[in-house]
Amino acid sequence: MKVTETTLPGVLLIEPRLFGDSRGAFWETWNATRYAEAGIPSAFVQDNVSRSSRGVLRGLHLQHPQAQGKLVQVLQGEVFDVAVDLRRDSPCFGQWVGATLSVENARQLWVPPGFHHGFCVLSDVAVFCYKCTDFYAPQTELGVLWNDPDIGIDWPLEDPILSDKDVALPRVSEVARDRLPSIADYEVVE
Ligand SMILES: Cc1cn([C@H]2C[C@H](O)[C@@H](COP(=O)(O)OP(=O)(O)O[C@H]3O[C@@H](C)C(=O)[C@@H](O)[C@H]3O)O2)c(=O)[nH]c1=O
Repeated sequence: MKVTETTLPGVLLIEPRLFGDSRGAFWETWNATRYAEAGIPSAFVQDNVSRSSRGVLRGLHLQHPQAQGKLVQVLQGEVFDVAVDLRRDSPCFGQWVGATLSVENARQLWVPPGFHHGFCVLSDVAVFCYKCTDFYAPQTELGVLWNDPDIGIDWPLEDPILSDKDVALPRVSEVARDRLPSIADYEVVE
């Protein structure tokens, strides 16, 4: 597999090795040894799947405390997936990276704990799945508005379909700084 660092330190783009033949294709989506070599922890405790229609946008989400590292991928369709660094003391505060993930390109994004995450659907349907390093803890959910101009994500769609919860998310400037994670909160101690 090919692992590429993104412009946000810690966020990785993973391109599994695809084995195509006359039947279709095969690829490994998780291998404890290989992903550990790439710097991705193996302590996943929950797998999630969501199915969404074209134009749906889910995000930008974070749990804190109890942040989840997420290894995300698409099993049907295509999405534009985004990680945002809103750790309050990060030199990259406010920066984002995005990648197009599809079942055809089989790409995965590693979103480390402490980063906000979201995606929008570019195909008629997208089945999105992700491994998480911590459990769902709705009482710790935070989030910021998908189109906050202070982040300025270049989403490849306008007027997305949002949940009521996501419509009501605050802008970054409306979130008290001490509610955001710091780098140390989720630093990996070797
Ligand atoms: C995330 C989650 C939701 N749920 C339930 C709660 C709710 O009734 C229903 C839908 O939840 P949500 O609206 O929060 O789902 P969704 O908007 O898809 O939330 C997800 O968005 C992406 C961008 C992420 O990064 C994820 O971590 C998660 O926050 O599913 C669980 O049971 N377990 C879970 O882990």
